[in-house]
Formats: sequence, C-alpha cells, structure tokens
Amino acid sequence: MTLDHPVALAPADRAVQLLGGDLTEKALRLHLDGLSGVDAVGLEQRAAGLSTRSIKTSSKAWALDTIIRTCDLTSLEGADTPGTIRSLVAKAVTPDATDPETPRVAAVCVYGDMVPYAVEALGSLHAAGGESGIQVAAVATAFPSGRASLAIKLADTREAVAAGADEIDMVIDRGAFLAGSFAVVFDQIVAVKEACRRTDGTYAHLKVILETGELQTYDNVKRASWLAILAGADFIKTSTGKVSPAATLPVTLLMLEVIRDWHRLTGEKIGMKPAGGIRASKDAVRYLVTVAETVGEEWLTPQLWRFGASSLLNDVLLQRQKLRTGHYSGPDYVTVN
Ligand SMILES: O=C[C@H](O)COP(=O)(O)O
Repeated sequence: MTLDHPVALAPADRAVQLLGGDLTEKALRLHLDGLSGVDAVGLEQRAAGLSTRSIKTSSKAWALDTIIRTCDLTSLEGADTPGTIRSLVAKAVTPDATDPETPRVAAVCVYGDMVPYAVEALGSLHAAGGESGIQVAAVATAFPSGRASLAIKLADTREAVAAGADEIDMVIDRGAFLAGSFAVVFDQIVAVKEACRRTDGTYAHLKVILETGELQTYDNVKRASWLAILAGADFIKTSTGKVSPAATLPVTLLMLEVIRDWHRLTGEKIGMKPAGGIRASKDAVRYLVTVAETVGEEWLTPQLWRFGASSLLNDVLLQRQKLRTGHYSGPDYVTVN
C-alpha cells in the first residue's frame, strides 16, 4: 500500500488513509489483528546475533559520544527535589568537567512538576533549542501507571507543556489495550497529542510509552507500536523504567522493524527510545548496532533515537576516559544520580 501524501499527514489522517478512509473501531481492530504474527524464536535469534557484533576500536569513541548525544538523562523519583533536578541539569550540561570535548546529552527527563526547575537551571541552553540546546522532557498522563481519567491526563500534559516541556513522554492505558479496546488507546493518544499544542501553534514532541513489560506477547508489542504511530506518536518508547522487564534488545529490534516498515510505507521517520535498565556502555553499543542494521545509521541522531537512562551516562564517561587516557579514574570520578 502506498499513501498519497504521507509526510503532510496530520496524526488522525495517518490512520484514515491507512485504513482506507474507514476510521472506525472495527477497521482499527481488523488492521491491528491483521498484522503478521511475530516469530519469537527468529526475533530473539536476530537480536542475539546483533548483540555479538563487535565494533572497530576506531568507532568506539564515536559510539560513546553518540550514546551521550542521544541520552535522555533521567530522574523520575518520588524523592526528586528542585535541588536534585538542578544537579541533573548540571550533569547534562557538563557531563565531564575534565574534558570540554564531551558532548551534551539530548534532554533531561523529569516529572511534570519538576519542569520549571529544569527549564530555569538550563537557562539559555533550553531557549537555544535544536541540537545546540538541551530539551526538557516530561513524563505525563499519570506516569507510570496511566491509571487516571482522560481529563486528568490531558491536564497533566497541558501543565507540563505550559511550563516549558519540549517533549512529552506519555504512557498508554495498558489495561484498555489488553482488553482489546484499541480505539480507546488510539483516541487517548490523539487527544494527548492535541494537548501538546502550544499557544503559538507548535507542538511539543510526543513519545508514547508502550510499557512492553506488561504487554505479554511480541504480537502485542507490534500491535501497540502500530497503534501509537497511527495515532500520532513522534517517538515510540519501550518502558517507564518502573516495570520489569524494561527495555530489551528483542523488543527494541521489533519496534525498530515496525518503524522501518512504517518508513517504507509512508516515507515518514518515527523515533525510537528504549528506556529502563540500560546501564552499561557495552549494552548501549549493542542497541546502536541494532539501529544501524535495522533502520540505518541516519536514525542515530537525537531527532530519531534516544536512550532513556538514569545511570548509563556514568558508565559511558568512565569508558570514554579509559579510551582517552588509557586508564580508569577512581570511583569518585563520576557522580551517581
Ligand atoms: O525513562 C527512563 C527510565 O525511567 C530510566 O530507567 P533507569 O533508571 O533504569 O535507567
């Protein structure tokens, strides 16, 4: 199937065109149930094969810097304070004070009520926007459970956007999805996307968290990925980090395959964010290899790829310094968030 004007499509129009002009609950269900099933053994074998690939030493420095550049440095703790958010921002701005060549992270990711502190601490770096600045991402829609009325989810989103959030990380209603109420999930994503609209008519970017550890099957991960993209997701994201398993390589590979298929179908590039439990540089490099082999290296930019992680940066900085100086620094070299 080829869409007529794919790139210009508004979110709901994506679904209207793909479903042949018939945007009904039945059409959505038929479409999602009609997706080919996932061969779990084959998927896990492909992921295992990719995870054994090694990268050249000359590529290692590039890989470590790419991990930093595409990191959503995250603090999502009930005990977060304005002070912990200021420390998070300081780390985001200057990851390694001993090496001014160290890149900055893509974004800080915080709870909605912490957005004003992140925006204030970033100052001109937030206002700079784009690649020269650092984005503020806010989790919203009753994160991490997603258990609240739509009115509360929309208010949560609007408040974060009004406070200056550049990106909204929403969670889907897993209960509705698992009950087969695909239209409920679809409509909520469309409504949250609209709540991302700023007063000047621009939109905060929307990342849709599937919480894959609660979706039970790879087939469900595939359906939820398609559903989120059809409803207007700019990024699809694996996990909140609060449920185990969080990000895994097979699930990320599967979601990247959906993104690849969507791109082939429409020409539109959707971003991907694995999040939760990614702590070691060597694991993060496996994700980079998986991206390059699935959707291509062009996806390895902050516009299309993010790591959601609270402590990965510390390990990357250690590995980066080892590469630079030939030895690891002492344990006090990096701060623990
Ligand atoms: O979205 C990001 C996750 O909440 C971070 O999870 P993590 O603390 O396991 O790195």
